[in-house]
Amino acid sequence: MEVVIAPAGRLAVLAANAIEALLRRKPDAVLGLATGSSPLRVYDELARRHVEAGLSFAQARGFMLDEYVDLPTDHHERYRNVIEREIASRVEWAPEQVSGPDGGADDLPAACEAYERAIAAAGGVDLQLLGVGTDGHIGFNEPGSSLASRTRIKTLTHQTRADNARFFGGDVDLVPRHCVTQGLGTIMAARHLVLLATGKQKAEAVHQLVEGPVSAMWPASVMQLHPHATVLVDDAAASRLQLGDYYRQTYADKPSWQGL
Ligand SMILES: N[C@@H]1[C@@H](O)[C@H](O)[C@@H](COP(=O)(O)O)O[C@@H]1O
Repeated sequence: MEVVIAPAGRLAVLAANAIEALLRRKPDAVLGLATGSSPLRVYDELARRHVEAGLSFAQARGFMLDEYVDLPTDHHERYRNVIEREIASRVEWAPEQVSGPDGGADDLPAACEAYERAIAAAGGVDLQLLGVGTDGHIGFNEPGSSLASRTRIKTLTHQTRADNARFFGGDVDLVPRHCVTQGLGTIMAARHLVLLATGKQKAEAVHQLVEGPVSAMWPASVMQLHPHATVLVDDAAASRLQLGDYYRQTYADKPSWQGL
C-alpha cells in the first residue's frame, strides 16, 4: 500500500494523473466511480483535462460504487444523478457508458446480481476511486461487512446518515436508510484502488485502514490485502498515522518517472 501525504489540490492532480495515464495506455479502460465530496476535485481536474487537453473518455466506461434505495429517479442526491452532474456529462459520457447498481429495482437481490455480471462482462474495473466514511466504510460497506461481500443491500449506520445529512438539507430523516453497494470483495477485484481522504474527521478511519488490523469493524482495512492500493491523504487526515514521517520520506524519495 502506498500512502501519499499532500495538500488536497495536489492529491486530486495525482489521482487524475493516474487516470490519465491509464486512459492513454488503455482508451477503453473501466473506471470505478465514487460519490461523496472526496473525489470532486479529481472530477474537476478530469473535466478540465478533457476540455483543455483533449483527454478522451469516448471509449471508456464507468461503474459506480453504490446507490441509495428508493430515492425518486429525479432526486438531486440519487447517486446516478450526482455522477451524471459531477463527471459523466462533463466528459461527454453517453448514459450507456456509465452503470450503477439499481436502487429502485423491484427485485433488489436480482439487480445486485445483474450488476456483478455487468462489471464482469466489462472485463472488471481497472482503477477504482474511493472515499472513506468516518466509520471506515468504503462504498457503503458499513462496519461488520463481510470482507468477501459482493453487491448487495445494506442498512446505513446512523453515523453515515448523519454524515450525509449535509447533502439532504441537514435533515438526517431525509437520508435513506438502505442502499445497494458493491461489496468489499467486488471492490477488491478492481486492479488498482485509489482512495482519497481529507480532513481531521477522517484521521481515525485512515489510521485504521492503513495501520490497524484487517477487520470488518474498519471495512477499508481490507485494502491492506490489495496488491495495488494507493491512499492519498492531506495532513489532517494523516494526523493519526503512526508512520507518517516514513510515508512522507518514502514519497519524497520516489523516482519522478514512477506514477502511482
Ligand atoms: N457512499 C459514500 C462513499 O462512497 C464515500 O466515500 C463516503 C465518504 O464521503 P465523503 O467523501 O463525502 O466524505 O461516504 C459516502 O457515504
